Amino acid sequence: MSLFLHYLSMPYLLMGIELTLQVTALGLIGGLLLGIILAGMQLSRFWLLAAIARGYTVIFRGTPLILQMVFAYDALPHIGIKLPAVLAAGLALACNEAPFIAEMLRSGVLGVDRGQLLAGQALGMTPGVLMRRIIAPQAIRTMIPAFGNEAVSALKNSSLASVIAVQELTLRSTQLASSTFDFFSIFFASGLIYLVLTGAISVIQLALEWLLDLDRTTKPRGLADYLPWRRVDLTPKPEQANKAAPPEAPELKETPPLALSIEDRARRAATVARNNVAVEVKHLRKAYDGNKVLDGLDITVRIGEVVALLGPSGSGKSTLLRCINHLENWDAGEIRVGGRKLGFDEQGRKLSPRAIANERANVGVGMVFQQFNLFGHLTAKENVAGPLRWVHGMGRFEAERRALELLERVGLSHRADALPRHLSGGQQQRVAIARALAPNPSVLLLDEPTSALDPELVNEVLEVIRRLAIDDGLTMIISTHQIRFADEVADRVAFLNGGVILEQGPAHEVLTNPRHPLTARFLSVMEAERPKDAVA
Ligand SMILES: Nc1ncnc2c1ncn2[C@@H]1O[C@H](COP(=O)(O)OP(=O)(O)OP(=O)(O)O)[C@@H](O)[C@H]1O
Repeated sequence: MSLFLHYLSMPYLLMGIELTLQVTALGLIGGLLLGIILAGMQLSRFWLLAAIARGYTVIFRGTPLILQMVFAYDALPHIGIKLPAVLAAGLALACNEAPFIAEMLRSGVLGVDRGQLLAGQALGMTPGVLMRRIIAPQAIRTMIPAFGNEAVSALKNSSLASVIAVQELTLRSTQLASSTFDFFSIFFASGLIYLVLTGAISVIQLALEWLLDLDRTTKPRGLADYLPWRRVDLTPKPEQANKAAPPEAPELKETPPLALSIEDRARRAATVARNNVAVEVKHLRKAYDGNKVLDGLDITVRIGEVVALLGPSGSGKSTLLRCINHLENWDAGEIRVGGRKLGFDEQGRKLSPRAIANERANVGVGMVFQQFNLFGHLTAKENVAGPLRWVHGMGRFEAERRALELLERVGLSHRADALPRHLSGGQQQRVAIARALAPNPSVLLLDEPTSALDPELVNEVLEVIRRLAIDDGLTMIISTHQIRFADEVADRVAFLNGGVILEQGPAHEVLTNPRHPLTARFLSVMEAERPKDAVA
């Protein structure tokens, strides 16, 4: 025992720790930098870059680290690169770690919900802002456990540096044992030192996980709660949550139904007819792998007009909305929003993704998605305020004030600090509407805003949209299957089938007296499927 303690505190062994840590740090930092480059190449649109990265991965993942260390130390001098042993070992470890770290980064990036990226693009975020504000924060959280594992494995792999005579812990232990023949005490002491080092990495990993845990309550907890075998559920318990939450505010003020009378409708129609054109779509064609989805579609929407797009599943409603916001490319035809060709310059050349993002923000086309697509790592308030700061350059205070104002308008100011996953579907969709309204869009596109909701949550969302249409006079294009809602709110209904508009006209007229047989058939099927007690 006394010998063991003697070796444990022996300066000769302790100095070996320093070299072990140096090689590990070089390997991890170099591996991270190289891994970022490799992951970027693998995710690149240029196949040559992706192929080079793949080739690198095959070589460095498929050969033993010990050979790579010998190569870095003994072969590089033949091409004039003579590295000190520690640097050669660090370089080899970095090159070996890079493909593993690149895979972690790639899966972290690809793991971020694609819907959130679409929402970010629709809000006018450039690829850089999307990466910094939406992708990286979520990817990093999911990568921490894997990175912890990688750090432990790099620390253990650093012992292979002994093969090129780096005087790290393992080599010093071996040398000491060969001269004293006290193998047991020396290797036991050296094993314990390795355990302490890997334990320190695990503690750092847990601390980072704790710091970045979105569900962490602000109340400090005992350290024991964060030990691996004692991980506790950090989400507030129902009784805590009830205590913490302010009293449930009435979500939407009770108001009389907002449906318009026949006279109101006629007045609205006359006003809208005098307004300028907000959105103009001419002869739009779009196919996916030869499958025609939009087949020469034309539609014009005036400022203040609400158009409901109806049609069977697959008729092209969502595709049309995505094209209007240039989230989707099209094959032929023209789209103008506020007179501007979104996504093209004066000469008709396609703009870069960054320039398209800036144009989207300037032209002001808001979009609400079927699946809400809220940013999962941000609270309701941050979901609304964040894009105002990052895209429109608004100050933090001003952006938060605007976010609270909009959340109040959709009846959710009391849930401003809740994460999306702690909100019901209807509440999430109302936050998504507030987020889309925040930059004062000139046009709001809503892609089946209630399809993903349970029937009892549909009305709270429809009520918000109804107010935007009737009270605020917002220009809206809504793809929906809610026939009664379309009748109450839309000025015009357009019925799509096979990528063209088969019939369009004043909402009430088309819905009560359709002229095209397919429209009539669609409406009667929808009517038959509607639950008897449904409001819309
Ligand atoms: N990214 C895609 N790749 C290939 N095909 C696609 C893609 N997006 C849509 N489609 C196809 O295009 C057609 C139109 O889809 P779209 O989502 O626009 O229809 P929709 O009228 O909105 O339908 P729904 O009411 O079910 O949402 C469908 O046949 C669909 O399978």
